[in-house]
Amino acid sequence: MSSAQQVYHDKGRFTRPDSIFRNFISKDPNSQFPAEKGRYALYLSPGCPWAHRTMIVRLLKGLDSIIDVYQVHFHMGPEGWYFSGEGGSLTEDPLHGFKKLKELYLKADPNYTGRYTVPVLWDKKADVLVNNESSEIIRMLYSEFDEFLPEHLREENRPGHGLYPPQLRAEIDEMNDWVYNTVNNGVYKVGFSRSQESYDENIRPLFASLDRLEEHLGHGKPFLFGDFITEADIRLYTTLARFDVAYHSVFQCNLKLIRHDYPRLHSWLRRLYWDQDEEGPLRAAFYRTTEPNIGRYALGYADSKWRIVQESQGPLIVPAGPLVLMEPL
Ligand SMILES: N[C@@H](CCC(=O)N[C@@H](CS)C(=O)NCC(=O)O)C(=O)O
Repeated sequence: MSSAQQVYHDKGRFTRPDSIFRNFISKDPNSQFPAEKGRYALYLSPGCPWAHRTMIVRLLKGLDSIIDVYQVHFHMGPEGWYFSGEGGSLTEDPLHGFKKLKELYLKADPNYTGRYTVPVLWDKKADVLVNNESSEIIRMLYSEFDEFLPEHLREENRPGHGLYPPQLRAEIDEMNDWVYNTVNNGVYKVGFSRSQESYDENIRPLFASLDRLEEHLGHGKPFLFGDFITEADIRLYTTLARFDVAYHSVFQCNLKLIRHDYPRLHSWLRRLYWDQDEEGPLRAAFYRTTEPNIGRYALGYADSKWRIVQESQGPLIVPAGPLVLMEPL
């Protein structure tokens, strides 16, 4: 964490500042950031749930050979994200030789004073930072690169009309809003609390929203909005995949477990995770981006909680359980 103080406001409540770089890649060849094969790269850590969204969409859409991925070390160091050469991380930034993500942000804007977050979407040709907000990056990935993809992977040809179908947009946006505030970011508000008051205030809305999602899946369909996957599934997935293995223990989000208390969410989660059919509609995107990393989630969160809440004081203890990381279907 660049500065722990930066993310706290009164009475120990954690706040997530808005992302700063908000440009868009466009399929319009005359735009400032036109979609092009091989032009853009994602800097990310697979431990980060926001970055994980972009990893899933990249594979789900078949953009593996169109968008590069530059992986940093799984968890942050004293100066934030860095390249370590370990556990899948590159040894350095392949474009500039940087060792720290901070250097990339300062290259993009020498006056930048915000947080050095992943994911980062970088334009290799113009050598600039395009966008560092995952919710916007995933939309660019699934909507602007279709001309480089085979027919069946294009949004208009996907069954259900894509990850953000026009007829469902209002409902998806509405769900994204409360899921972001109380679930995706809700777990952080609980886990990064620096006061009992902040913890108490945030834990119940988190579980109220999980209860609401469980009810929502009472429609009996495989995905949140019916028979076909949408971006709402992807956005919820990266939080729920970390829930029992990290948020429950490390972030003390412990009123309930997904595996014991939410049968519909649990089967929804396992169906996404265990789909290993690379030729199928999910292209095994969830499995391929989660399975290699799920055993490290608790470590990543224990480490960041130790840095941010405990300001690197005292011992760092990583909880061991649960024995089974993701139960079989
Ligand atoms: N709103 C951003 C949030 C990204 C974010 O906060 N990423 C965390 C890792 S999970 C990070 O890089 N934190 C670094 C820091 O705060 O110094 C997004 O969705 O892309």
